[in-house]
Amino acid sequence: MSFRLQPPAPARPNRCQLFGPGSRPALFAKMAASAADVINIDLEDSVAPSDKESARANVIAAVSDIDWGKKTLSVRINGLDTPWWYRDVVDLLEQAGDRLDMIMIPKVGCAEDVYAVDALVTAIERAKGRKKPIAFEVIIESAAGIAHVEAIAASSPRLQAMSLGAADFAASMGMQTTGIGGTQENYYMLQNGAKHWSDPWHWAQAAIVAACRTHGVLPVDGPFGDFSDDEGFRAQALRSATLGMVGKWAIHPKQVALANEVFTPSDAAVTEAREILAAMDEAKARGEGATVYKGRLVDIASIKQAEVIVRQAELIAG
Ligand SMILES: CC(=O)SCCNC(=O)CCNC(=O)[C@H](O)C(C)(C)COP(=O)(O)OP(=O)(O)OC[C@H]1O[C@@H](n2cnc3c(N)ncnc32)[C@H](O)[C@@H]1OP(=O)(O)O
Ligand SMILES: O=CC(=O)O
Ligand SMILES: [Mg+2]
Repeated sequence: MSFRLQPPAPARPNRCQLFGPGSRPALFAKMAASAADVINIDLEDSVAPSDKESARANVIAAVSDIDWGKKTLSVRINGLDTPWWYRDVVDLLEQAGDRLDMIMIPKVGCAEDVYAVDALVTAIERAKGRKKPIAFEVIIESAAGIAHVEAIAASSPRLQAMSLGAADFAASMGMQTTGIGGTQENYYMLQNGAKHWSDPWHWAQAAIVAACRTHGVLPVDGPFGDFSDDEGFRAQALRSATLGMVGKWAIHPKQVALANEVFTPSDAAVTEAREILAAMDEAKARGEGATVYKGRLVDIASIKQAEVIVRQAELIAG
């Protein structure tokens, strides 16, 4: 470990981020009543250009009018390459109530993109005397975003979470697919005539997790487009959780329970983690740094591994 200790990520549950278009206000109460930890109301790609202004007005009203409970409430603004983003920020910060927790910045390509939004948000917060600082989350969904991912993760103290956006990422990278996440038919290894499918999202996810963990940001897996494929969603989410991501988007309400299930450590995993901690306590009392648990080595690194699982379970239990 470097002498610079790894900063902790924000201590809040982020197992599922449920999305809904800002142009469909009838969905807002249903989103609020869902079991998602984070709500993302969208002003960006699920809203038609002709609806941008009315969607923004819907969202500003909904921030105060809907009871969002204990959920983290986030609004996805339009990208910095559009004419809409500055007005999204100004109107949200000037007109939406203090219940708004986060702004999601899409298609971030460099740290300066976040700097620009930070400068605008900071000025408005000061001018308006907003008491609660707005947090940021970003989407890595372009070649530039993944190339500059570490600088983006370090870009602002407001930054709490970073998601992989598989749809725009695939387009930007020129990937030959129209699928949003999941298994890609043509991405396989061949061994003795048998196909073994590989994971084309893996390297980008690993880069995001490393950048996030270096800078104390929550790494999140983005959308899985085929919401009729529960097993496909579960498989993708299990891979993400195994790599260190803390949650996944839901683009349909039926995906919320699946994400919560995968990103909540199972009772068996928590029991095993606690047993490893107990075994290491006993080893320490004997003056040993390593011992045997269920026939396998556990040592001081195992304490840190077990603590990841116990901490996550405790966070979710509240
Ligand atoms: C690549 C990206 O950028 S992903 C992020 C941006 N995309 C989005 O935000 C899209 C979010 N999802 C949606 O807009 C919708 O879920 C769609 C278009 C995919 C499907 O919408 P529908 O055809 O209405 O879905 P469906 O008929 O299956 O809905 C079933 C029920 O869930 C409700 N519902 C649908 N979507 C949502 C949602 N996002 N949140 C809460 N409830 C929802 C419906 O109102 C319906 O409720 P009811 O049973 O009370 O009538
Ligand atoms: O915004 C999300 C994506 O997948 O693109
Ligand atoms: Mg996108």
